[in-house]
Amino acid sequence: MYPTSELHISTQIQRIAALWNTAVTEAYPVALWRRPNTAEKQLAVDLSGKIQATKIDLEELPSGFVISPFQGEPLFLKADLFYCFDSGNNEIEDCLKVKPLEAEIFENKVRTWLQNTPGQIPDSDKHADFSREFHSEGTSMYNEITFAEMVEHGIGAIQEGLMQKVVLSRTTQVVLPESFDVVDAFNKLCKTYPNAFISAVYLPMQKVTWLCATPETLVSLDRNGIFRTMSLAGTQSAIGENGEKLSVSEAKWSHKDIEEQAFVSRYILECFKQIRLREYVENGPKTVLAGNLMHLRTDYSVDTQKVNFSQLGTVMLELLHPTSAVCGMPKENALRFIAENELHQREFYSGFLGPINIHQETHLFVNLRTMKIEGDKGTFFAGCGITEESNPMKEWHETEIKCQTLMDVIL
Ligand SMILES: C=C(O[C@H]1C=CC=C(C(=O)O)[C@@H]1O)C(=O)O
Repeated sequence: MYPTSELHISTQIQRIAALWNTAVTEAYPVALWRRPNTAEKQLAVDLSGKIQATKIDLEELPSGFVISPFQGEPLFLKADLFYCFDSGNNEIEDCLKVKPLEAEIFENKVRTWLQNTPGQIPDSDKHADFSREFHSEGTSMYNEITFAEMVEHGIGAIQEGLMQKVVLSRTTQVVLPESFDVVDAFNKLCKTYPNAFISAVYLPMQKVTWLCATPETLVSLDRNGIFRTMSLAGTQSAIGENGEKLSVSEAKWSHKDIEEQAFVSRYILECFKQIRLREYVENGPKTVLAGNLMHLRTDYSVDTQKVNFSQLGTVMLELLHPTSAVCGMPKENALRFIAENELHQREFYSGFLGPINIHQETHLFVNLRTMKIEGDKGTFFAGCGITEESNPMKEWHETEIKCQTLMDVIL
């Protein structure tokens, strides 16, 4: 038996699970997310059953959620139904339902789902001891050797002058435990990583879910018209040799890390230059914590009202993606190198995703620390920035700890 307050939380969590699972069962696209350093969980359902390929025009699009592949057209999930939950997982009542009649029909299905589902236990108590077991079971088309060879090839291309930086990635696959549950995993990630963007998106056409806990904002535009982006790169573990949590002041950045992040900053400044934007605020680089890792980050902001540029978000999104935090410099050569050398398709990894025009705000993030769920298969994606000074085995290790950001919490 659980104390009353835990039962209450459990019931509220079940409400989110009921909404999510009803949408999935009915083959509706659904997105569930929680923004960095906020408590509110939000959920949107597209009742058309289809998720449209759309050019992103932030001025034109209705409320919804976008998920874009690394290469190719973004998909837009229209928020026909939209739900919000506060820090105690209580539903906030005044949320928009674009289609009230259909909402009622959907609610009936949610009630049926709840009636047919046996009571759940609070999420934190579930599958407590899976983590170690599943690390060793990861399978991949890459191993240390093949990944290190790809990195060496990248370093060679940099030395020949083809590029200055390229971001190379890999996948690793696990068989998920039978008890694996997306909403439960989402809730655990929310608890563990308060300063990350956590999301789960179900795409019924492909029957896949993408789950992420990303530290990187691509474009955000708040209701006061403040545009924000960031340059994030350089990685080190936030766990010390004896397993202790390190503080940001203990970070020691190498010349390679500093240069790697500077490439991303330079790329963002080039984008501002292309549109002749000079009135931006730059803050950093500083060390930031991202779960089990630390990165170097520089923040950029622009007051779009002051510079009289209301389309800045749309224009910058077009220019920024893919930044050199996930692609490289120069962009075209890095893109070609990635296409010719990576053994997997990146799909939505290193693309972008997030809410658009919800409560008059847009918050798009780079899809990192991410996992694709397809049936009982979970595929983790992770990459690392390669420069002339890269050490192939260190880069392999970096992708390992990036995959653990999700694995350690949800498996
Ligand atoms: C490409 C990834 O991370 C990027 C963001 C932060 C640090 C990075 C790095 O140190 O290589 C990457 O540029 C990833 O997590 O898969």
